[in-house]
Amino acid sequence: MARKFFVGGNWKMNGDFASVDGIVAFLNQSADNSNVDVVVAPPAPYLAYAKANLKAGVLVAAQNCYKTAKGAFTGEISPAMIKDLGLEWVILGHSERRHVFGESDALIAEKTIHALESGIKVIFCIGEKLEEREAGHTKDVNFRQLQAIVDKGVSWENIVIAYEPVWAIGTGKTASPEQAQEVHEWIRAFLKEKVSPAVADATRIIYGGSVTADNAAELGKKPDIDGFLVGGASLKPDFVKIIYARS
Ligand SMILES: O=C(COP(=O)(O)O)NO
Repeated sequence: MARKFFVGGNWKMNGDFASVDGIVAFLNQSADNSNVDVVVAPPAPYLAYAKANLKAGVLVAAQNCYKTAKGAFTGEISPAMIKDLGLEWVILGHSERRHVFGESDALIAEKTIHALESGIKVIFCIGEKLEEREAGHTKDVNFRQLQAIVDKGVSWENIVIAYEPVWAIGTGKTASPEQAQEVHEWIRAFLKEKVSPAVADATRIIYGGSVTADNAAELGKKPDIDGFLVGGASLKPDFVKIIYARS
């Protein structure tokens, strides 16, 4: 089946009202493209402002959330709050949440279940570290991270999987189209075996890790690369070229 292209912009912990205005301006000036789902993820303080100022064709996601609706969890935000803002997406399991903030596969799975049950769609991030790849564990690591939500029996129609090799994030060392396609193929085969052929065929698997306007087109030509999750390059006007990479 044809999977609709998906381009996410993960702003990470960057920005202020002036820079948000600049990003909103180049996104609002870009031509609408009904062939691509575009979802940008500002830092939490700017979620409402970004949503209020972006055109309808650009959706807004939170970069993280906790696993319950409310309670004594200082510093956290909940899927209920994301929904209260009128948003419908959240990024979960980003490698920075895993390796900087120590989030476990189990916690990320609990967060994913709770977000989906709260009516929030999930960009579910996986990816191996350089030493894991060099040790030949790329498949094991990504499958282990995915298994955590397979075990929870999640409904897949509101999940986009983002394969983001940690060694490519923020390094300028983008995975080659062949390297990325190989892992995306493994992920789709994993879904076919562990879930169903229909879910494997329908689930979008997007690539993240030093995607730029210069490499997006070649990556986007690969059959199992259904889009991108873009960090640094999503803060600049060239992000629009990445949105149009497959057009
Ligand atoms: O973390 C990333 C990728 O970041 P970069 O594009 O800056 O490598 N996306 O969530």
